[in-house]
Amino acid sequence: MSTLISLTEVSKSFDRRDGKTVTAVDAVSLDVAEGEVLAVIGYSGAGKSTLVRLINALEKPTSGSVHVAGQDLTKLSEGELRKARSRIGMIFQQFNLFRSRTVAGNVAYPLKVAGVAPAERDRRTAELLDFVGLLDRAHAYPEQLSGGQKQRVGIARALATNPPLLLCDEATSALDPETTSEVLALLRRVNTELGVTIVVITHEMEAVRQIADRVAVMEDGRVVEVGDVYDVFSRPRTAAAQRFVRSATHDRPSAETLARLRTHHPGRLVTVRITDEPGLQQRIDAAFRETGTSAELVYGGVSEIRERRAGSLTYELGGDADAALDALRAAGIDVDEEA
Ligand SMILES: Nc1ncnc2c1ncn2[C@@H]1O[C@H](COP(=O)(O)OP(=O)(O)OP(=O)(O)O)[C@@H](O)[C@H]1O
Repeated sequence: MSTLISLTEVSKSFDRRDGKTVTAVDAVSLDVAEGEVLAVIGYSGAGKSTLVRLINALEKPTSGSVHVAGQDLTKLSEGELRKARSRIGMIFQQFNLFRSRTVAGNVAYPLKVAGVAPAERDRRTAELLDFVGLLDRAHAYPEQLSGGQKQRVGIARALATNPPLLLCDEATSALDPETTSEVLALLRRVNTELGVTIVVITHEMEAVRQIADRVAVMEDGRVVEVGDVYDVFSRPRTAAAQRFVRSATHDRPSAETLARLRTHHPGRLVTVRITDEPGLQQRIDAAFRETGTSAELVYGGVSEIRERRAGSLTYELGGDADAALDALRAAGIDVDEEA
């Protein structure tokens, strides 16, 4: 697969009014392959929006280079940049629809700007509205639509000129969970049926779980972890990734959870990582049985990530806990003792 976006050692600093300099994006190198869905996750202020604005050339990097579809955006003239930007679709948390235009008018707008003739504009608008399931609302105004419908119009508008890339900045953050799932399912179709590469900026791990192939975790302007969604969810390496994973799947218990568990479970606690290796449960059970250990399940859970299982189970051990830990490790089980 070829690379659609390539960020090389990209930094972006802002001079604030108080004279201090903020490094919003700090030496980020990241590639996005054609046809993939990449989620960029991080807490508020991590630099996600700035990263997106660098990709669509709304910001110029302080240093480093940004290539999109083979073009070095830092080397383009203003005219060329405008053209490059028109090849990138964008949707937003607040939808940013034109309130005075109908649904069809919103979708047709970028076609009008691109000089598409009226008949072709109408045909394409109808095709897009059909794709997002809103053909029957073509003549409604944005204020007559629900949040999920507004975002579907936003998606149709963003795709009007057939861009190979769609950037989504917190596109589902203003929606309830059910509507979020519907919009994410639509974005998945945009990827699989239309072949559009998607970069999703979000602080919601659930969104990542539902849509992304790969995830990049940002903290203080840096990408601290990047990998396949399943790998990051089943084995987060950095503290930042662990905090996010915990919000969507079961990871090792947090310090607060442990303190609570301790009040009822004074024995030694161990956490076993659950992956989709076949026969995992049998090996865990055998290790406990062979060492005569009693193992009480006190915390944990298993989730489905991209049709594979991931999670963790915490047991309170009775009997020879050291022998049980040795037997688990000898059986190739990833296990940690909780302090
Ligand atoms: N134009 C600007 N001028 C000054 N500082 C800025 C500017 N844009 C962003 N920053 C600062 O850069 C840092 C990263 O901001 P950014 O908006 O990229 O983060 P974010 O992860 O998208 O957060 P949020 O989810 O809150 O938007 C923040 O400290 C922010 O205050």
